[in-house]
Amino acid sequence: MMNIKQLVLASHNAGKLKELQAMLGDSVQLRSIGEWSKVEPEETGLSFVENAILKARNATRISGLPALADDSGLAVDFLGGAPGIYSARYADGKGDAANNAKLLDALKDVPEAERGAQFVCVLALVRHADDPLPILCEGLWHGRILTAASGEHGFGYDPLFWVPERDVSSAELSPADKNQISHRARAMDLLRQRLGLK
Ligand SMILES: O=c1nc[nH]c2c1ncn2[C@H]1C[C@H](O)[C@@H](COP(=O)(O)OP(=O)(O)OP(=O)(O)O)O1
Ligand SMILES: [Mg+2]
Repeated sequence: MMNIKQLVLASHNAGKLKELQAMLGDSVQLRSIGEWSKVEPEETGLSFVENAILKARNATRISGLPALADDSGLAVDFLGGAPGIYSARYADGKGDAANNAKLLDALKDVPEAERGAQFVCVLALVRHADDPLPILCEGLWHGRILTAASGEHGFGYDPLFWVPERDVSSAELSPADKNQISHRARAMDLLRQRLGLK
């Protein structure tokens, strides 16, 4: 089993860093790739897995540390799984507020029963840039897209994602609560098992 004390997180998203560090606890220190470089690699893959591996390889190459990447997004049933791997770029890089506005518009007049969606998270861990056997863990979180934003916590699409098991939006969950049940929590649970951390 790998004994990992420090990992570089191949992400420029502060929300992910906070959530993943909280899930890992004190045993593993996560350092953002932003400490080494502000340049984000182009996410040219066609799947969450490909993009996660691509980001992890880039980060380990730059930092010399083993790297963890998170590629995640929102797959909306009515939109055939879009925005999916393009979730961060849905409104052409204009940010979370523009992404959320575009999604609400795309689902205008769509009835509640047809507003199902899943958050997807793929975590990839590579030990060095040419690692031939990345560790891959996936988590899904089923919910529904609300008709208006609600809640202040979290990031990204959280204000639009209704969580059936709690009857609130994911931005209305406390950070600790979200970290128990989210797509990212499920993927991290599997990763901790794989690393022998639990
Ligand atoms: O728990 C979440 N709650 C709300 N929204 C979320 C969540 N998890 C992913 N998302 C959204 C944000 C972004 O629109 C896309 C991820 O895109 P993704 O490329 O993986 O991340 P990113 O560009 O923000 O940072 P980076 O690539 O540097 O890790 O899905
Ligand atoms: Mg990204």
